[in-house]
Amino acid sequence: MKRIVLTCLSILLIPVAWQLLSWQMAQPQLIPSFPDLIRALLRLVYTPGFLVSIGTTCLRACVGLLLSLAAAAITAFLLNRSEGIRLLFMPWLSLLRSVPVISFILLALIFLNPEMIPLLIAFLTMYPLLTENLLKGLMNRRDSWKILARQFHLNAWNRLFQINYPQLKPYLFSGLASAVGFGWRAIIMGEVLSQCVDGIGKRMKEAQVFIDVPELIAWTLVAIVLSWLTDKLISRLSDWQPSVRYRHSAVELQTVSLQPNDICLTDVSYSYGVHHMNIILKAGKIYVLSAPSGQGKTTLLQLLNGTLRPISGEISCLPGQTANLFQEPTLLPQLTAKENIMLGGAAYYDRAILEQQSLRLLVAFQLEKQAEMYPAALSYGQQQRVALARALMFPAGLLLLDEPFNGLDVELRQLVARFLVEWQQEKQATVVFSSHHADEIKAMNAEVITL
Ligand SMILES: Nc1ncnc2c1ncn2[C@@H]1O[C@H](COP(=O)(O)OP(=O)(O)OP(=O)(O)O)[C@@H](O)[C@H]1O
Repeated sequence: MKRIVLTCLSILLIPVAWQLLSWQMAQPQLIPSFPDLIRALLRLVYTPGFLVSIGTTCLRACVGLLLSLAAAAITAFLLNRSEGIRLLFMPWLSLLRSVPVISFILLALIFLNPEMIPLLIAFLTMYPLLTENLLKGLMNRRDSWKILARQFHLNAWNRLFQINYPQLKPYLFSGLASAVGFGWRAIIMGEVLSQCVDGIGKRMKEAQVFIDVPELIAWTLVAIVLSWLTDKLISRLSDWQPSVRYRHSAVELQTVSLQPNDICLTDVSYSYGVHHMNIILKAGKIYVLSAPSGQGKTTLLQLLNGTLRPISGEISCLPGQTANLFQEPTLLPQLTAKENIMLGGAAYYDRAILEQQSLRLLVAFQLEKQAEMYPAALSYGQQQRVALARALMFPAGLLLLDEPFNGLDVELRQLVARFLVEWQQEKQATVVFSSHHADEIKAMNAEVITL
């Protein structure tokens, strides 16, 4: 409330200050009174061609924005792929951003058709800003989200709109807001100087030539309102988040190899964590990796789920797909707890099955009240249980759980352990989990693998 009052007060002060200035200067031709300004604005609105002039400038802005956004997206993608190209191109981008807009306009006036100038200026102003922001967004994407998308076999739509878009969004919209702000002013400047056929800038120039100050200010007001509306539109667009796409009908799971086999690790080594390891994991049994911190439990689980490949030795009969609980919950912040769980099976089941299964897991893990809450509002232990439920949604014969009882109290640990045993017996899956606690190992009746 206080914010609205102060904003209104600040806006109201502008006409008051203008009116005081007008009285003080006493030159109505140069500094018209506020009522004269309003009259000029109304006259302008009813002038034939008013909307055409606005439409022309807006069209130039839209085309300029779309072209620079497309070019920026392609450039950022290429720069993100290759460090060599990035090092070569970055100085050019910095140069482009540092050149004053007026230099572009003056040069373009020599070489180009006046109609092209505002568009070119819009492009040159917006392109570097958008490219830099998109590149930052692409480079700051989290590897853990990429692994999550791969492990849960997310389709192209979900990868784009649940994994990549939410990470790029802050950079994209911050780039768009500044690019549109600068671009809008640059287009009008380009229209003023290039004397193109129509546009807000062209009308401003005419008003200036005839020393029609009220009309010049009225056009300026129009430009300000349009810029404000664009800001609002961008802020509305930034709230948009597409929902998860599930399958229309569930996949025939018989076609997916879910039957676990005995998995055999022979002299397996990785560059860190795992050295000359020999283990046999019998199908349909529960194993716990027990070792002090830093002894390679996570590394071994990553070798089993295919995130890492051994540098020597062999892992035979690894199943095509594994269900995974990562050491950190890695929930997607734009999805509720229930949607995060459903995402685990989105590649294989339709919405009805996912709803039903997720409900069972929410109840089993005492998360019913948190179903519609977003991860930011969940405690670590609740996030961990949501992540575990998400892993269980994925159809696989091998379940790999990295510290599934992290952040849970004794009672919850017992509850989760009991449910995992029940689940394992129902699915006849092989389970490998890492743990530091004897009570969980006992509750799961797991065979201990000491690293
Ligand atoms: N990306 C990496 N690069 C180099 N060394 C690594 C990397 N990740 C882990 N290590 C090293 O590998 C060893 C095993 O790490 P790992 O995370 O597998 O242990 P852990 O048993 O799961 O530990 P914790 O119980 O603390 O999770 C550690 O000494 C660690 O420093």
